[in-house]
Amino acid sequence: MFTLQSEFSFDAAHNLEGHEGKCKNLHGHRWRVIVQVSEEKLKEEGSERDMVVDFSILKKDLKQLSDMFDHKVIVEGKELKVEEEQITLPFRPTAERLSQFIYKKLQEKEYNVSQVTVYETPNNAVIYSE
Ligand SMILES: Nc1nc2c(c(=O)[nH]1)N=C([C@H](O)[C@H](O)COP(=O)(O)OP(=O)(O)OP(=O)(O)O)CN2
Ligand SMILES: [Zn+2]
Repeated sequence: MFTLQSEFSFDAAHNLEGHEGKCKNLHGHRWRVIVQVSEEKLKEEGSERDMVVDFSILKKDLKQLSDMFDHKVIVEGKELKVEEEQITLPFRPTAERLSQFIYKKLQEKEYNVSQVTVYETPNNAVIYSE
């Protein structure tokens, strides 16, 4: 099995509605995302011969995901009454849900994703796999 790993980071704000601690307040993080893609066999021909996937192709797809979030306010299902750009998601924006969301987005692009790790703070991360 070959497992390829790539990572990206973005800056975004969020809050956790209903959280009993300080995370109910709007606050920001530099989110760090580590993606792993696995294949039993390498590509046999063409530009990607002997690769799982060309890092440069994966990097472009990860940049698209990063741009969805970068410098946005991540919001659970509502419109904010402020001018900041927001990304509205149908779930509470926890590290758990964001790792799952990124996993599914990469699956939609036909990557054989093995796991996605999301660091919400330098010391705290969630690993999502299926
Ligand atoms: N399982 C989860 N727990 C928490 C999440 C989460 O996504 N999944 N998120 C939060 C908050 O959003 C918060 O930003 C993180 O809180 P905390 O660990 O307290 O982070 P700090 O950097 O503020 O920690 P310090 O110890 O004060 O440096 C909470 N929990
Ligand atoms: Zn947070």
